[in-house]
Amino acid sequence: MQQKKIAIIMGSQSDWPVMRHATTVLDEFGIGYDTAVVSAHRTPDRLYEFAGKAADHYAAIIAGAGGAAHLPGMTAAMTCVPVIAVPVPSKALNGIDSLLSIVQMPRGVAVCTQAIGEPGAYNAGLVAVQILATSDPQLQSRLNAWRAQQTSSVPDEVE
Ligand SMILES: Nc1c(C(=O)O)ncn1[C@@H]1O[C@H](COP(=O)(O)O)[C@@H](O)[C@H]1O
Repeated sequence: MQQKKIAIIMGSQSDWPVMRHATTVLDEFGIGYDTAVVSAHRTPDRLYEFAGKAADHYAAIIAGAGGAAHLPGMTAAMTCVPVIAVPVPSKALNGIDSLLSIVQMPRGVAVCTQAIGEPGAYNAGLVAVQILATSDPQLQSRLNAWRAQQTSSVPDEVE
């Protein structure tokens, strides 16, 4: 069976400079992904269509949005594919609004929320690889090697 891909969706094209960091680890591990602008607010029909078919194509959905960031939660409400959320920094409140509007989900609808901005987008890609690795022993051993390399690259002395 062909491995499912990862979806990277975002509320606006303006989120891409942050959200592109989600592709770093995916590219490193050769994981396929699709990107799309999908907004719960501006394109609700597009979200409805995307979420309805998501389980056929994707192992995880990385969803980034800023401000009143309802996209990740609404996506999670409409599909059982795991949603990894990235709070995109906003102009007015630096992404605190994005974070708070994503993270406080009601019990029963889960979103896996990452840190605000680039580090969160990067880690969202990493979580997606970890999800795929649970059912792919080869990917899991590559991931373990990657983590060992990261560990060994941390100096134990301050220069
Ligand atoms: N939070 C949402 C949603 C949503 O949650 O559906 N749709 C767009 N947006 C956000 O609005 C911000 C400003 O968008 P524009 O730059 O297009 O005005 C973006 O960060 C986007 O994620």
